[in-house]
Amino acid sequence: MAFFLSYSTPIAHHKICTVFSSKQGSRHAVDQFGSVTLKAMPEEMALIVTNGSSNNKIPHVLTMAGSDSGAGAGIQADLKTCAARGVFCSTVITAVTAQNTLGVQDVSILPEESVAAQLKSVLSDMHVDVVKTGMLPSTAMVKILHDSLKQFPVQALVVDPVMVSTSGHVLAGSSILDMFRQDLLPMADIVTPNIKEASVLLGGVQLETVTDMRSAAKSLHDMGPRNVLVKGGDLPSSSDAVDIFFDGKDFYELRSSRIQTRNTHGTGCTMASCIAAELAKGSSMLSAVKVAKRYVETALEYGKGINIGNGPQGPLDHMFKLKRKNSSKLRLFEPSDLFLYAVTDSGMNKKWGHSITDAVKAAIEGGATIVQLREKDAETGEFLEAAKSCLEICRAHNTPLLINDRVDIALACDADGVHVGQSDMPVNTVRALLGPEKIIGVSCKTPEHALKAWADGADYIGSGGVFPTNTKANNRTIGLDGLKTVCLASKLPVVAIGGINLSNARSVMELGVVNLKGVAVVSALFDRECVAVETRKLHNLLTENVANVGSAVTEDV
Ligand SMILES: Nc1ncnc2c1ncn2[C@@H]1O[C@H](COP(=O)(O)OP(=O)(O)O)[C@@H](O)[C@H]1O
Ligand SMILES: Cc1ncc(COP(=O)(O)O)c(N)n1
Ligand SMILES: [Mg+2]
Repeated sequence: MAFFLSYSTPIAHHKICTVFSSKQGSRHAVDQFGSVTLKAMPEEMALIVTNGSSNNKIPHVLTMAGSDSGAGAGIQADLKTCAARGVFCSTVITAVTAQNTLGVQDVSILPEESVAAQLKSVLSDMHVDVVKTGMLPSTAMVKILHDSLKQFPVQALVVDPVMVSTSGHVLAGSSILDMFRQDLLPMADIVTPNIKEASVLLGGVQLETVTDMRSAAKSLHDMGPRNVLVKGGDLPSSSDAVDIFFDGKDFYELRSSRIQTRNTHGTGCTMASCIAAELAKGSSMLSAVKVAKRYVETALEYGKGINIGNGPQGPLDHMFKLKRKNSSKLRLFEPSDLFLYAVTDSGMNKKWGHSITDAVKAAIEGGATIVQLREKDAETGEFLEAAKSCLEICRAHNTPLLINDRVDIALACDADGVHVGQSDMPVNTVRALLGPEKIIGVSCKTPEHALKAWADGADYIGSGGVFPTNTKANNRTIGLDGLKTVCLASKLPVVAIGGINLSNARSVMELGVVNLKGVAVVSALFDRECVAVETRKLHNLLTENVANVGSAVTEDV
């Protein structure tokens, strides 16, 4: 699989304003010295370069779609999604639909000249990064889009081939099918059909299983788009929400638990505009799709309680971040949390006569930025009580508290997340149990572990043992080289672990790899008489070496 990224490229130092691709797959960049061709540059890197150097320019998505009066799908969903993702969104309206939670009552298609004029106004003036299409109700509109993009090329085109609303109303007639196949799909960087749309585009093949979805993704890819996402929200046989992503080489099965809600109107539009928004910010295609899936899942989760209309289908909650602000409890993950990661040990606390709460309090006082309770021998009841007390301390200091291994304890006390090892509960199961917003970390020794952790929905990885340690029996030491290899392969932020102390922490941070965000420590903090003093010393040492701590491109939902 060829999706490892390297961020060190000489051209990254240029002030590159635009990176776009030609049909032949070569990439062009326009920087302050003029235009250069980046033939050897992989897609992911080109997109990251755009992100890393776009100065004060706000990422910009243009959506060309239909208006939904019920505001769950179409233009309204796109505007809300982009706003929620921090991306500017301009709009080209192709049709005005009268819709509510009962279905579609009316469709007025806008005159072609109006659509052409809207496209020209925005594309000629406003520096669009990514175009996303939804409802394209006439062949003329596909042609207008085709011609406009020739005149004003953009970085990527996301095509959501909207044909039938979830309520069953036809939003693009069969006359448009050939135009979709011949003109629209070959232009697309990604096409995102749902099951019904994939079936129609392929001439009516039955899609009933995940295996069918894979074959459909492959056949659609043969029609010319660079990437295909077949969405399985409506897959009848699956209790999970499964999507298939195909990039022409590898298949990825993106799975999440199915949220039980009536409010699913607009999931497809939301997914496509979130992909477009992430691409505009500089994400690679696969990362954009993964972030979008988690965003839709979270918007569905928050939207469960929305009670609008009398029909079978209501809208999701696109702006859930506004609610989060009012929720004092939820502590979302930030990669910088990994800077000084304190992992408790009951044996050490006993040895020094520290209660677990005193030890946690002292570590936070000394500058620990995240705490993990690792109580391998504790009784469940005792562990839960300790976790509740530690959580109070951590919440008071806005420091996340994770539980090692015990998903049940984390659920019972509403901790901020869980850290699991390779032989603990699988990450995708933990994610299904904890929901989209809790923090999940995984111990990884190899690049394969790291990529799996990312694919399964973890937020960070812990990698080690970097140095020999007594804290964990039979733990293979991977050394600084092993750590570096994992960091370079990881798409998630990394915390180094294993035998790290005041005398060797500098050598870890000096690796200078972007994904390495900090060190996790047990003995050097807790096998000491004064935990606060030792933590402070290590914190100071890390702060002095902070220039070496990378700022990785990570997923944020
Ligand atoms: N009930 C659900 N729970 C979780 N994810 C869902 C649910 N329904 C749809 N999704 C997800 O929403 C996205 C949009 O898919 P889908 O609903 O199939 O598209 P469309 O809205 O175009 O019909 C996909 O990632 C799908 O897996
Ligand atoms: C204007 C417009 N565009 C797209 C959809 C698809 O909606 P869904 O995501 O529910 O399939 C819709 N119902 N209305
Ligand atoms: Mg749907």
